[in-house]
Amino acid sequence: MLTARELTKRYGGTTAVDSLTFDVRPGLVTGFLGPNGAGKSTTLRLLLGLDRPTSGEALVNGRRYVRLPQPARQVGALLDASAGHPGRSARAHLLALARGGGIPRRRVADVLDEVGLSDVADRRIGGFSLGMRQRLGIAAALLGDPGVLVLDEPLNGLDLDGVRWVRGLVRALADEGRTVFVSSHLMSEMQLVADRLVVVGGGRLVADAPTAELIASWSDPRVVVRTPDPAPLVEQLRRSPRGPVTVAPGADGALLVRGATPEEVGDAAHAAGARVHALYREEASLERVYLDLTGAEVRHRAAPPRSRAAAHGGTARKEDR
Ligand SMILES: Nc1ncnc2c1ncn2[C@@H]1O[C@H](COP(=O)(O)OP(=O)(O)OP(=O)(O)O)[C@@H](O)[C@H]1O
Repeated sequence: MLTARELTKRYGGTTAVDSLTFDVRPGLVTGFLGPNGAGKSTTLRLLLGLDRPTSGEALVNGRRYVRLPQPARQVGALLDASAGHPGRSARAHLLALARGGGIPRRRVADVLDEVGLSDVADRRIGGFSLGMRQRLGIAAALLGDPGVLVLDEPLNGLDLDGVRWVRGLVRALADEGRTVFVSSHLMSEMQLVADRLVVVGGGRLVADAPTAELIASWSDPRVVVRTPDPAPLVEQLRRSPRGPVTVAPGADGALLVRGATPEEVGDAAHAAGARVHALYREEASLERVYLDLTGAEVRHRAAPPRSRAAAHGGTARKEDR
């Protein structure tokens, strides 16, 4: 179990984590989502005792990390896949960690096997690909056979096989009754693997709910329609007797219609004499919910492509338009 209670961390004038309260429960995969700079890494560092909160509490199994007896056996973490001396072999790296954490040596062979690195265990880490380093980092997290796992972006650098492997691994760990807290930027992956989601933006809690519930409650179904005759269709839709229908411009000239079914949009197009080149209901996705939830909270928003080009004194490139 992981617990944040009114957790706050300030660095000078920056509030990285702002009064966060949430629980991460055993037996579930909990995803930790937020845009760049939202405070995810800081929160994980506070939970793992790598930094001290300005105020509030960060607890593992009800205690501050520094107060945990045999912490390596209670919580395992993947924070930085580049950790580990490049001149050391994977096996030597894990043996050193086992020695430092009071963990039996035999666990090293077990975890090397579990992450699929047994064949390269005696090679230097310096020659490892990013994906192999991620696997080694996960092996290190599993070394103490802990009941709590904190994995910061475990999918980074993994190929499709690796992604599927992590998916299966986190599921299995949660099914064994462990607490699994996984941060990722890959919404589609989180949608597949996380039972619950904790979403942060600007250091604050934005949502804490079961994944399916979050997607259902925040999804505002819309119909996408492509037509070379938008004006008569929009006019017809606005006259809908069923209630308010709103139409907004979407990507590539499509129209996004809220408040009408695809059938109703099709009928309106027919009545208006507008040609239809595409018509479908947009599926609810975590990515859309996430953008809606955190849209106002993005700290490092990139300028839209056109204004970025203008800011650099250039004209927008064709692909920017
Ligand atoms: N040691 C530090 N000193 C000063 N500011 C910091 C420090 N660590 C983090 N911050 C600031 O706190 C805020 C939150 O950063 P944090 O790294 O926790 O976000 P994040 O959600 O993990 O982002 P990312 O997804 O980019 O890793 C940012 O504005 C960051 O610049």
